[in-house]
Amino acid sequence: MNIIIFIVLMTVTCWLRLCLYHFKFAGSFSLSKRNKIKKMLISEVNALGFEEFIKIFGNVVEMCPLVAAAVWSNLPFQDLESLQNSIETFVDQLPLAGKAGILRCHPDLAGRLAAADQLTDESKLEQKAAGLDDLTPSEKFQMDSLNTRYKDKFGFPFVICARENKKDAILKGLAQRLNNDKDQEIHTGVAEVKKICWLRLTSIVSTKSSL
Ligand SMILES: NC(=O)N[C@H]1NC(=O)NC1=O
Repeated sequence: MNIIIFIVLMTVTCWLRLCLYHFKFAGSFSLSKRNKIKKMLISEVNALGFEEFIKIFGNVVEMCPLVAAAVWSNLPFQDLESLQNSIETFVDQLPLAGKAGILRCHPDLAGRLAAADQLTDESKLEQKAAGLDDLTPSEKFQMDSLNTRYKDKFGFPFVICARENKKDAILKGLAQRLNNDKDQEIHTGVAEVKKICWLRLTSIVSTKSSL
């Protein structure tokens, strides 16, 4: 009897130890993996050649590498804010048709590209962060019909910074912004593009570094 109790106790202890080992090291492994993606310093950004710069920053404005190509000529930057300002100045100087073009380069939220797993890595992460990969059938229907009405009215897709919103806020914003006029929507959409851009930049470059 004692032996049975001993065996049961040993089994439970071993099992508990295995669990603890797993949680301790699995946790630190994923953390160290995350830490390995070290953010760049602004001095490293400033040392980039044109092609490398485009490879790294070509999608900070979704599918618009031209924006990165334009601001590369403003190197060196004092800090990350200066790089963002340079991008914003370039975008602000575009005519309305250019701004609408930038909006047009954005994928629909929870749209066809998402369903076909053809989003850019950045957009995929952002849409997932907002819970857009997990819509109920009724939310999906609402999103599809509002997106279609929006595009029919304005001629470009609805753009919002998904990382700053959850799916309910996005659906609400989409319904509200349908009431705006086209110029207002270009203005609001571009303001959202700048927020998306800033978050993408901060995931690449350390905000603490300055020259
Ligand atoms: N349509 C739209 O807003 N798309 C974008 N928003 C965002 O945060 N990432 C995107 O790709």
